[in-house]
Amino acid sequence: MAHILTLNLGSTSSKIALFDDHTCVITETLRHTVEEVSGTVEEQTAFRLQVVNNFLQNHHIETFDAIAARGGLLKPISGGTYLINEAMTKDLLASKYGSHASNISTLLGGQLSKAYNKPAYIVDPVVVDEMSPMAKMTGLKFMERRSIFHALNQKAVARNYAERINRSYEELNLIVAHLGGGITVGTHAGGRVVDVNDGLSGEGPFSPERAGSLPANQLARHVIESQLTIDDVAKLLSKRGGFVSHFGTTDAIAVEQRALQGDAAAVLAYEAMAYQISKSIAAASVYFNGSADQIIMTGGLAYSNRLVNMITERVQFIAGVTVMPGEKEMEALTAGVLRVLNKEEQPKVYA
Ligand SMILES: Nc1ncnc2c1ncn2[C@@H]1O[C@H](COP(=O)(O)OP(=O)(O)O)[C@@H](O)[C@H]1O
Ligand SMILES: CCCC(=O)OP(=O)(O)O
Repeated sequence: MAHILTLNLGSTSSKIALFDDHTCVITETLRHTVEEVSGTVEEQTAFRLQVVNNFLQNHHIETFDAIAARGGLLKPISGGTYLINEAMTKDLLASKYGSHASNISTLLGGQLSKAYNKPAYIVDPVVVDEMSPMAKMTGLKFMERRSIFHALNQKAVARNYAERINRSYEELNLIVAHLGGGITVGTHAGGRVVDVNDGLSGEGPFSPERAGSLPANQLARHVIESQLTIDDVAKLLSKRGGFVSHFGTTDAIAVEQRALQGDAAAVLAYEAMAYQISKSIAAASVYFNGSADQIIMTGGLAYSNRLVNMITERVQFIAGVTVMPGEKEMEALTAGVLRVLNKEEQPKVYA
């Protein structure tokens, strides 16, 4: 039996678990405030390392066989399990392809691999790229859309749904909406995510902390007038948008609570987010000429019946709706590493 330490550091939370093969024996989810997750790469790595060390100490875990870590912003690559190596670490330390909590996951996986002398892997990182050329094209010759999304969870829940109905993922046409700190809506055509909004760069619905699609001209004017740097813009779009901009929190439960108490701003923001998610789902259906085999909603926000019902009302004309709240990321990370440890799959190499 293999003991796997599984690390999934998200934008609003840290999820850490110990698995015995596919069985999760210990798990913890820590929710973080905006301040806690706002530091530099070094500050974030130190903060999240402390969180992982506390987990190991509290549960008297002295060793394990391998580490499964969420994969960060690397160059666009195919799905699969990759050994964390120096080339990855170098790109992530330099934030070469952008900055996101998943970068810290991979970096910490690498650090712990050295400290414990055990291999560390990432599985289906956020940069898995299966986008169709048609979806990548923009109206500017020098600009292409990027595939940056919750690849791990979207694929895991899509496969899980296919299993439930005794079909194969590869024969289904699905729309998967991951509703978390960031929101991405993927078009899964025959087992490939042929279109999806870039979860970090001002595309798609706004979310607890993402700005979502913005009027480009107004954004450009704001950037110039406020003399923002590239890093400022990335932060504005990916860390300071959505509920953070409107209410100063990434906590959708708190915003929903305000809405339930009759706070008009919170009612409107919740409605607007549901409307934008619904529009993205409807837009995704166009790839399948307006239909799909199923719409799946997943992620932390999918625990909210209020939000899910608001979206379902608007999109159920397209296809049936299945809600799989939370995420299957921990299981999917572990399964990817077990496939390598059990020699069912060769680990891929990031060069
Ligand atoms: N029961 C719930 N009802 C509404 N929102 C929820 C619920 N549980 C978690 N959330 C919200 O989901 C978001 C986090 O989603 P999650 O998928 O865990 O995020 P991350 O992107 O950090 O992995 C937060 O805004 C959190 O408040
Ligand atoms: C980088 C795209 C995936 C994403 O947005 O993840 P979080 O919701 O965990 O921030």
